Amino acid sequence: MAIRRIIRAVIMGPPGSGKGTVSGRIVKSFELTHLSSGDLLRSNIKAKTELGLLMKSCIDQGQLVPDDVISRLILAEMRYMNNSSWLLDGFPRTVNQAEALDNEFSVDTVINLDVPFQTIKQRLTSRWLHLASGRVYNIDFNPPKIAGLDDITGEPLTQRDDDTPDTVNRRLKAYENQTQPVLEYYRSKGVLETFSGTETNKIWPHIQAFLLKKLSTEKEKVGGKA
Ligand SMILES: Nc1nc2c(ncn2[C@@H]2O[C@H](COP(=O)(O)OP(=O)(O)O)[C@@H](O)[C@H]2O)c(=O)[nH]1
Ligand SMILES: Nc1ncnc2c1ncn2[C@@H]1O[C@H](COP(=O)(O)OP(=O)(O)O)[C@@H](O)[C@H]1O
Repeated sequence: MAIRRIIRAVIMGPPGSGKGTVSGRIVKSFELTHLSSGDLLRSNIKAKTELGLLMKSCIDQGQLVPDDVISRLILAEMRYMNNSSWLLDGFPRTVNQAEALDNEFSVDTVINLDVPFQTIKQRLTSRWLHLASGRVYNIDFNPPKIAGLDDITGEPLTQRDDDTPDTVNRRLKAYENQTQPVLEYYRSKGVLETFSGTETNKIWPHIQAFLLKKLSTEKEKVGGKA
């Protein structure tokens, strides 16, 4: 079996904290596979799969989808990423999901973006998305080169149905009640690394330095629990 330096990471933070933005930068700087639960759910909705149609109303109301549905979906995708480095974005979001992940894969590090709720609310109403790739833009922060179009493909950008002020408030409540306990779960395992701030450009160099150090000290792994 090939010996490789691998890292299994999770990125956490409230909706709009910059998980997708930072994930894009991590993927550019480090060789790992990005898996976003939100992107996966939205691609199911776009493709009108049975699962997508069932989950749409839940997502549009700012609620979390059921644990067993999302855990099955993500873990099925992860089984294709055998023995490679990965970055999970948006999963796990409950302690139940974290335990389901733990049953199959071990997590080396959890990057927690600690961004104040007030900062987030302002960002989300000006978020624009390229659905097919998950590339994310913001009218104020990182606008597309041509308004309304993706920089790479030139395809139209869309706004998310759940980025309205009321739904954002419901998502922040769900985060407080259901996702914050996951931070405790990972803190007690000694893998939680928190980065606080209000600007991604200021937080990013710290995350980059942390991952560089992590990758240089991470022991080479062979086989074992995936
Ligand atoms: N104003 C501002 N917007 C940001 C910053 N970082 C990310 N954004 C934008 O905020 C929105 C939410 O970021 P995103 O990465 O999608 O967050 P996620 O919901 O945690 O995945 C997007 O429109 C980003 O382009 C920042 O430092 N300042
Ligand atoms: N792990 C998960 N558990 C339950 N619901 C999820 C999960 N991941 C995504 N969702 C659903 O998809 C929505 C959008 O997720 P995501 O794109 O990750 O949001 P954000 O980027 O704003 O944090 C969530 O509000 C929730 O309804």
